[in-house]
Amino acid sequence: MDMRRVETSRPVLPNLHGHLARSFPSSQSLASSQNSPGASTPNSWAANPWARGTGTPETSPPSTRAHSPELKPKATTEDGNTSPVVGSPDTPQIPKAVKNICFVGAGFVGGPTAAVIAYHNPEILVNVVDLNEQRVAAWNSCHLPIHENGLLKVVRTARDGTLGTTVTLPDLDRAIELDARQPNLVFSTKVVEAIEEADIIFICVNTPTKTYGLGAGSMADVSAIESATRTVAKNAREGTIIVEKSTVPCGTARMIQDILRYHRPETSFEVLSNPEFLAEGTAVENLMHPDRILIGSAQTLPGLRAAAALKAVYAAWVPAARIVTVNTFSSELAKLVANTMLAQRISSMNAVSAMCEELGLGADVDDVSLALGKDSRIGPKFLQAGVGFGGSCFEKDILNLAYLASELRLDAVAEYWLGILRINEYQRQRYARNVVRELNGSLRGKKIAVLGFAFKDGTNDTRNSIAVHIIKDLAEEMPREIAIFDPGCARADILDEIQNSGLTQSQLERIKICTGWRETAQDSSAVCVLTQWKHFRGCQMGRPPKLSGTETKLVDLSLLQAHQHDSPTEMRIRALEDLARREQQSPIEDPLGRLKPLTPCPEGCKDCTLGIGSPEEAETVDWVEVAQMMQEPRWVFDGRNVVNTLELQALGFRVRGIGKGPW
Ligand SMILES: NC(=O)c1ccc[n+]([C@@H]2O[C@H](COP(=O)([O-])OP(=O)(O)OC[C@H]3O[C@@H](n4cnc5c(N)ncnc54)[C@H](O)[C@@H]3O)[C@@H](O)[C@H]2O)c1
Ligand SMILES: O=c1ccn([C@@H]2O[C@H](COP(=O)(O)OP(=O)(O)O[C@H]3O[C@H](CO)[C@@H](O)[C@H](O)[C@H]3O)[C@@H](O)[C@H]2O)c(=O)[nH]1
Repeated sequence: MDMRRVETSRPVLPNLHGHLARSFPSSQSLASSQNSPGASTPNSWAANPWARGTGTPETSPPSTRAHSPELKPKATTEDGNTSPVVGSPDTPQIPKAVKNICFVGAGFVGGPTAAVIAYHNPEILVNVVDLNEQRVAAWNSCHLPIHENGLLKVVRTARDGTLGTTVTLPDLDRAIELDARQPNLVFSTKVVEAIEEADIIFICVNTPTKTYGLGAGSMADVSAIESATRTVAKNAREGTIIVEKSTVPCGTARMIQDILRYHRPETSFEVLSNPEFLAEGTAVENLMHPDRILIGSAQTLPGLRAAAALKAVYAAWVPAARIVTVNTFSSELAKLVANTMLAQRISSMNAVSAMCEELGLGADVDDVSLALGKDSRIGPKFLQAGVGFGGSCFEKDILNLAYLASELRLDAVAEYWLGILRINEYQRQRYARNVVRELNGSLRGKKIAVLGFAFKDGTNDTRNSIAVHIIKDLAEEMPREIAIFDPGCARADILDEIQNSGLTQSQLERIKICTGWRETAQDSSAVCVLTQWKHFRGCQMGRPPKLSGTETKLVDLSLLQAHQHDSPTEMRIRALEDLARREQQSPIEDPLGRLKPLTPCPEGCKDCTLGIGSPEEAETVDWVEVAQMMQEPRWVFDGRNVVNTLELQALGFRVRGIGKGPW
């Protein structure tokens, strides 16, 4: 991101979002109505029913279906719109029977979310469609396009169906028959067909920051949402529920409604907001055990019915208390604010890390985090200082929120949010500067080893990785070589990010992507650890790090009542699997033997020959060996505080962590 642009060009552009402007007075109209009571000050926004959430968007036109309920009498709101009276005791909330779901967009969110919904709802057919043929082909193969712990098993169970089996375990009083499961998850490029058949359509397309034109560098590009919505509008059945799963600017549900109305003025659709909170690297775990499912709907009878129908889909595995229903725009806004506040915690700790380093008194940012995290009001998560936050979400969503604040002429609010990004950029630049400074102010003739390229551990996602920014800064110093290794990322993805980072040809020629840590560290003057992979902690550090999957899981005994049910749910089957693993003392993925064999890859499969294995199989760094292969004085710049400084110092390394004393 170009921070100068963020700092200098205040992106106050009235009426940028037509859908927003329709519901709010535009920034200009606000300014011009300074004298009209209750309309000019920020307080007047609080008085606006739209902003309060009571005047949620106009409902779809009443359905023409014979069985559709009558709308309740409407109240007139401040902006002249009519809104149904909500909260009446006879509000019908009968969920519509959902038999067919379509996901538009088979990306990091669409693919895993669809898979988990299909997994827990075997009676619902889930079609996942995407325009990208390669991606769809990967979802249909054994080389999924996304590496997430446990994802392949979930996909195989739903996509391929399972074998029937009889479970006999010593802890069970009798054998349990598990029926064969029919496939109910289909990945394809048949966008129109899948939309035509769906009761619920999740829109999961990308919403990056605009890179050109109006609002470039700060506004969200919703063109993929528009395009997907147009296809939905032209092809969906009447009554289909449209769900915004993508992270969107506040007000996008209204834009979707407008597009639907334009193409299908006589047809009724409800638009729900259902933002996704999964984090990459833990996507399956987050989807299986979400902190909350947020559903935003119009506070009207059809809106509430649509929300109830969606709730019923999640209720297959999520406890009701975790499903939160609010109005559409609160939901859209909450997603942006959640990411902004998570990032704010990281920037706060990164700011503290700079202070620890400059203080020179030995204050350690990890100690500070520990102390803060014990305060139950603060909590321990997202307090890990490092080289900054990366990834496709935080930066984009903070920009999105700040942009909205600027549009609303809330400059102080926008500045407040943008400060989080300034610290993030400052932190990564500070790191690169310190590496150069410690290497006597010049990288000429030196080799720099970079361990970690993914934006975080546990994922193969390289989008907006912090590593690419730091590598760019280091490359400007014209080192002999920058060697990069990441145990989870494909070479092509790393190369792609680097080639798009704006390096000159001469700088690009100095970059080498390696397949292991030995080749990376050989003859290097410094090792930069940029992703918190456990492999980089090293095998010297006491016990080798546990590989996930081998942990002895606590078996949920309440779920083990599976045998009392005629057709155990997947949650109960998972509890049986945990029990079987415990009894077999093995982390085997399919202890009950339910999975069907995978279809073998075609001869010469590119992914097989590339040998992309699971990161779990990658070798742990042996720092003793690294010490022998590096140039003196063997610098380790630990950007994620993952190595054991004292042990590495004992091996002869000079180690600098984040927020750990003077540089
Ligand atoms: N990545 C995450 O961890 C995460 C988490 C929560 C929310 N989100 C949000 O979810 C949304 C999707 O993110 P992602 O990471 O899955 O993006 P992605 O780029 O991985 O996937 C988006 C997919 O949509 C497809 N697509 C675009 N237009 C289409 C169309 N008209 N018809 C069919 N397919 C189309 C693309 O080909 C692509 O495969 C974004 O708004 C993002 O902010 C992402
Ligand atoms: O204490 C911490 C925690 C994270 N990070 C970094 O922050 C970035 C983002 O990490 P994380 O939030 O775990 O991953 P994401 O997949 O980006 O998930 C975020 O963005 C998603 C997309 O909107 C949301 O759904 C998730 O709830 C939200 O956590 C990564 O570079 C991490 O290394 C830190 O530096 N310190």
